[in-house]
Amino acid sequence: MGQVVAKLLSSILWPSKQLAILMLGLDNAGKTTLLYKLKLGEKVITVPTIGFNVESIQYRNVNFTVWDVGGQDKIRPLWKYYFDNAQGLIFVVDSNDRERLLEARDELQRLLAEPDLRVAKVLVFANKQDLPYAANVAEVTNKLGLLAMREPQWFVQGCCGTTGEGLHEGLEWLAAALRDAS
Ligand SMILES: Nc1nc2c(ncn2[C@@H]2O[C@H](COP(=O)(O)OP(=O)(O)OP(=O)(O)O)[C@@H](O)[C@H]2O)c(=O)[nH]1
Ligand SMILES: [Mg+2]
Repeated sequence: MGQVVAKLLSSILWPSKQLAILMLGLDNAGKTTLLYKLKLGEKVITVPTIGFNVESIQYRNVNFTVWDVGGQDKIRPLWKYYFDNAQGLIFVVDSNDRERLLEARDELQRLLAEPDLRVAKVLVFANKQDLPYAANVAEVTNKLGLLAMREPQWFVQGCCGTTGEGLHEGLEWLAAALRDAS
């Protein structure tokens, strides 16, 4: 009973903030894995996304609506149809796929130059940190060309989509950064 009252009071005093988040990145980066690990707390078996998945994820008093759009090169031209209303961008990188870090950089830089994508904050998930040859956060930051970038504000979080490690830290940053921006 006490818990129910506390929950009710907290939802009245601190209503959930709604944030629309677009999640992009190259194919095989781990976007869908991350989305369902956050949503269900489970590792799901994924197939390459043709189109998109969308889920609402409650984290503390923030409700994230996360759009996960397929990243295969042939369908990347469709990303632009998801730009509208996105407040934040999550860009997922397969840190173990060193050969494609430059391709990831080009896609990210292209996205950030898009006038229709008006995201205030960018969270980069340096995913697959469990793999032995994964580039670490410093290396991913450097390879993506972020050090020279001032706007929008960015943050790179190392993570593992299959265990969930690092995911909440990333959301924490995004929620705080977007709260400060509004
Ligand atoms: N070892 C390891 N594998 C991961 C991790 N995250 C995702 N994977 C695997 O990477 C593969 C691709 O994951 P997806 O989530 O389907 O990738 P995606 O970014 O959604 O790919 P598209 O839908 O094609 O854009 C799957 O086999 C996942 O199990 C991770 O942190 N570590
Ligand atoms: Mg996918």
